[in-house]
Amino acid sequence: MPGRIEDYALIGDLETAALVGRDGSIDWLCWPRFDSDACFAALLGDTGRGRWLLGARESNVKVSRRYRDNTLILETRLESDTGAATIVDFMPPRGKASDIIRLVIGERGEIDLCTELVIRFGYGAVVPWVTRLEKGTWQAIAGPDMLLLHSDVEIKGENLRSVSRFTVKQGERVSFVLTYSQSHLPPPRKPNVDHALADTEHFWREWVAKGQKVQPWPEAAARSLITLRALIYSPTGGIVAAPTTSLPEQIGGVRNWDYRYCWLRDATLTLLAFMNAGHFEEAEAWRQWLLRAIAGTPEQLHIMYGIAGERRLTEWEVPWLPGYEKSAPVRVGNAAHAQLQLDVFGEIMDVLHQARKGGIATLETGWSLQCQLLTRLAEIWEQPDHGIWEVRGPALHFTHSKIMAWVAFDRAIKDAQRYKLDAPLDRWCALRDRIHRQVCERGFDSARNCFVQSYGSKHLDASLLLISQLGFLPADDPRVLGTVRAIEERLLRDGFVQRYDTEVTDDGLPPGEGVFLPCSFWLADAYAMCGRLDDAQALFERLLALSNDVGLLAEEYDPASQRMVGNFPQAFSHLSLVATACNLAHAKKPAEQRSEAAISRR
Ligand SMILES: OC[C@H]1O[C@H](O[C@H]2O[C@H](CO)[C@@H](O)[C@H](O)[C@H]2O)[C@H](O)[C@@H](O)[C@@H]1O
Repeated sequence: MPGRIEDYALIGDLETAALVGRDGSIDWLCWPRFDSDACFAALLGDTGRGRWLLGARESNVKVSRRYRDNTLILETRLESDTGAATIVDFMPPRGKASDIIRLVIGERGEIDLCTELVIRFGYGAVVPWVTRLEKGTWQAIAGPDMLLLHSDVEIKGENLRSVSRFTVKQGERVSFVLTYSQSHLPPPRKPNVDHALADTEHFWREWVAKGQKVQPWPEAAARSLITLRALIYSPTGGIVAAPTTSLPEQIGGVRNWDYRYCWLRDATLTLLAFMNAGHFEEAEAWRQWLLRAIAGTPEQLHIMYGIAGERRLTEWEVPWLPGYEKSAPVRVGNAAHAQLQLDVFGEIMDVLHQARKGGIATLETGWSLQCQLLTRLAEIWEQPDHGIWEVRGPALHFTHSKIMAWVAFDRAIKDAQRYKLDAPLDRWCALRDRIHRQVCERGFDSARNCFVQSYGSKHLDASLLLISQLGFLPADDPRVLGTVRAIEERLLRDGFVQRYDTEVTDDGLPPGEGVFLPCSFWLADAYAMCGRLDDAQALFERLLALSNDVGLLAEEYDPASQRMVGNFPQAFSHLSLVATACNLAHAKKPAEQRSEAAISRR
């Protein structure tokens, strides 16, 4: 049985990542890439679907965890009546090989431990052929994949699992190294554990030191930035929305999606989060990724891509995996990739606008592609779409989508004017005004004094919290204030924000999901923008308190069961945390950057 979602911590090597439970079991790992088949899939089934346990043999052991300061090196401390030990788990940033290193350090007395390695390639389906190469080295092969285990303790095979029971005494160190390689290549050499640990620590500390501290929440912001950095696939600069698939948005439900891909939507916030924290290399890598991914004819623009820009992300269900706490189906691929979501045009224009403003792009870079995208948008912006939430119900005229169409023209007009770029400015300005008028007429309910989810609808949608942040209307406009009030009245659950009411919005799925953490950060931003700084700070701190013991957030939270739900850790949540922290810190204020309006303060 897997742990609660919040029981997991993340380790990664900048090309993939693993989830380590409080009990010391690595229950999720796709190797060698984020989007490869999982070889540990116990998270979505049981231990027989692949995992690597390294933990205490006794049950009355006190467990505490932390990351080594400013690193992605996890330390799990075990304390029993007889002794104490720390397990240090990490993946060195990818060089030639990809390794998971687990080092046990005996600290006091002695403590009984065990390890159980169950390798199941192909999302838990394929049992490998395991052979002993030499003392302490085991090789597991199936098809194209090979794993090598180097162990300081004697391992034996038991029921298709590699197991060991051992005792660690004060001052002793026991290490395990698991390495991935393609099976046709000679087995890679075992890394030196101490050197790898020192290099990994140095890598992360140096990376963090390059950025700026986000006061007054430097630890929470740094942990979010490290997590975001760990979700970037280094060879291409693409960032996955999360390293997991199918962690449910409702326990036992069907809202289970594969997030191991790159969404254009998340682009603006990614770029802003890194730029605001002083990490320009990642922002530049992301911008380059974006331009490569979307290159081609604008008719073929996708809303999401694979980590190297792949377009075929066909969704299928994994029948042999029962799902996290029986939340089926488990999905691989994501059918949302084929949807029309008009907002991505606005996200692209905004991200390139911010990149120019931030000085990480030459003025002309990508401009002709942008012009072609706007020509396409001018043709289709009046079509219904599936919106920011990628609903699987009928396409609608989502108000947020139309606002983002306005953003697309607005940012391009500003760039053309500011940098003297060639553009049909009269046509774009007329269209920008027309979209604005249409949204204010058809997306606004004057009887209730609020914007609504889609044209003519009575429903609300948390994406409307972005109206002033996007610069569409000022934060003190009565229509914006009315919308914030209406969302407070109708979309709050225990003080956190739902994306929309799944009972009334036809999103093609049975109702029920957690509160959506990025939207809750947006409410804090909206409070800050309209001068309610105390409310903003209080909400932000309540959100921070939802983070698990090592500072990680899922996409959603279920206030009733007080559990995290949805994929984990989720980039959107961590991006939003950094953005709101910057807003509240009165630093560079991403909300202000996007809207180009001052955050008013009382
Ligand atoms: O719940 C419906 C949709 O949920 C997923 O999309 C969500 O995650 C994306 C990545 O962070 C985000 O960009 C999007 O706005 C969210 O709604 C899922 O990937 C979709 O397939 C699904 O329809």
